[in-house]
Amino acid sequence: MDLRKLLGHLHDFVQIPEKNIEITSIEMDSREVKPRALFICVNGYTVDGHDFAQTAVEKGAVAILAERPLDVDVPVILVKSTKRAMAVLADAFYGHPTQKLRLIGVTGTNGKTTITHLIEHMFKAQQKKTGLIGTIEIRIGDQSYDVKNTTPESLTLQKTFGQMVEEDVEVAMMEVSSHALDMGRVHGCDFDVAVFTNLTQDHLDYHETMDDYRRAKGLLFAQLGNAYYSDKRPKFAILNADDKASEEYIRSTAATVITYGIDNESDIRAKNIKMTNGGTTFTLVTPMESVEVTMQLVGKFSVYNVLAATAACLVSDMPLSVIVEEITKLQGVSGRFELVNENQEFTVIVDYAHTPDSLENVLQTVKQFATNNIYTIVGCGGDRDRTKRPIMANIAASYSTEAILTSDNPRSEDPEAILHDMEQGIKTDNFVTIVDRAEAIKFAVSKAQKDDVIVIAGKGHETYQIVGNQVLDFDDREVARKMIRERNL
Ligand SMILES: CC(=O)N[C@H]1[C@@H](OP(=O)(O)OP(=O)(O)OC[C@H]2O[C@@H](n3ccc(=O)[nH]c3=O)[C@H](O)[C@@H]2O)O[C@H](CO)[C@@H](O)[C@@H]1O[C@H](C)C(=O)N[C@@H](C)C(=O)N[C@H](CCC(=O)O)C(=O)O
Ligand SMILES: Nc1ncnc2c1ncn2[C@@H]1O[C@H](COP(=O)(O)OP(=O)(O)OP(=O)(O)O)[C@@H](O)[C@H]1O
Ligand SMILES: N[C@H](CCC[C@H](N)C(=O)O)C(=O)O
Ligand SMILES: [Mg+2]
Repeated sequence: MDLRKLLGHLHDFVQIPEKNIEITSIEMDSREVKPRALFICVNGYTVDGHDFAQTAVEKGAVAILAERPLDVDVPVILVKSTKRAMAVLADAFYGHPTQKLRLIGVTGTNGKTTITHLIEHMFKAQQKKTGLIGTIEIRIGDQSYDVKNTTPESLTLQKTFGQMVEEDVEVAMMEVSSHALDMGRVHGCDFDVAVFTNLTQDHLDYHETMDDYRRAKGLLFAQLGNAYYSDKRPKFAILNADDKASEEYIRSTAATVITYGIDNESDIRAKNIKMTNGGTTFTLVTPMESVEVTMQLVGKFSVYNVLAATAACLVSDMPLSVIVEEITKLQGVSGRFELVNENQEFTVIVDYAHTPDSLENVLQTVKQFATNNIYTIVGCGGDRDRTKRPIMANIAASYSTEAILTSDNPRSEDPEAILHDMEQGIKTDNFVTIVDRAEAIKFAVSKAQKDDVIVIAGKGHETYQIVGNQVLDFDDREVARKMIRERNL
């Protein structure tokens, strides 16, 4: 591609090179640079990409996009923000892929992975080719790819959308993290539908205040229907009427607003929610009609997730009757309220609750059906929001017979210090601290009696434990199975 033509997409006061420079790829990592690449220098959190410009040139980069002048033998194009420019250039380089498929973005503190998977299920059931980007994986049709971030940076993102378009994906759903919105990773994405789940405490290490965090999530709705995107397809903002932040997002979006909720008036609403042995039933009230719904998923939070997914499908022209039929078939998502079954007499639930609100939701749900003791194994991530530690520990102890505090990806922090932070939140003595997560699981399994429930929270689908710089194999489900089998011997 002609670099001069590509730079034209920046609509910026950019110095365009005098002669054509043919580029065949764009890279932000010098280690990935191939001949004829455009190398983009990004000043990161650990290193500054500008320091790798010379290496990139040695590996064949024919031009550099940077924020400051550099002494290299290829043209250096200067922009104010390379991250912002990268999003625009990536979108153009891969042929504006998000304008060629239906794109549904989901943001909010909890429920993003679950909702994107529920929507994927609905469209797949209609024989539509789908694409999915999120915490667990990237999936194109049935092919899955590993991910490093919930929302990848713009280059990977647009490349992935490009591949989706090539593979005839019709509908793509993606999780949009607040980090991604704040860092402009999704700046080049033309969303058709944006869904808001909820806003509760998390990531205060990054966003510093809840106001900042709320504003970052709001960028998705402000971006929706923005004139930057050329197509005239109708845009929809799907907002949770029971979450106060929605009031702000309603004001900031140019899209059509559809609300969903349980407690407050909303377009799509669930009434008469009842937990049953096999799941949940409720009346789904829509502006068109009301229908009785039966599903296998449990908990009020699951009803919210199903309402959000239903709204996203309805505005994508899926008939309500089809949606309701599929809700009945919905299975849980990997590591979300996932049961570990080795024919033991007690229940073991592995769940990805790693925020105060999600932990409380899960334990409230467990409390509704538990007839005996509840043991909750929980930890808090290192190098992450410290203020949630005592709160989560307190929630675990409040809802459980005994809370077992343990490690969850301590990363660069001292695991004992994280656990000490957690302990400060508990005013009772119904807890133990066991640093080693496998030992913590073993402890709960050895204690559990008939009809007890063990909740193993925080890691869900994760198959690792990050200690220092090491990524060690660890899967709560595998470990729980092993401990149950050993106990049975
Ligand atoms: C704080 C943060 O978001 N960091 C992201 C950032 O890493 P970084 O700023 O440390 O990058 P860096 O290592 O300093 O490198 C700077 C630049 O130099 C380049 N470089 C580096 C080395 C080299 O030899 N050559 C070279 O060119 C790099 O490619 C990069 O362009 O850019 C990386 C590449 O895109 C991301 O993977 C990384 O996410 C890290 C892993 C992370 O943990 N991010 C979290 C906070 C995050 O984004 N989380 C949200 C989800 C949260 C949730 O849903 O709960 C997410 O969307 O994943
Ligand atoms: N609507 C919801 N409200 C509150 N808690 C929820 C909701 N949906 C799921 N949860 C809880 O949050 C946990 C994480 O759910 P999920 O993975 O869908 O969220 P996420 O937003 O994708 O999280 P992440 O930010 O880590 O990607 C679940 O295991 C469950 O405990
Ligand atoms: N996306 C979240 C996941 C947290 C999962 C938990 N297991 C932890 O490591 O804290 C984060 O990176 O903050
Ligand atoms: Mg997720």
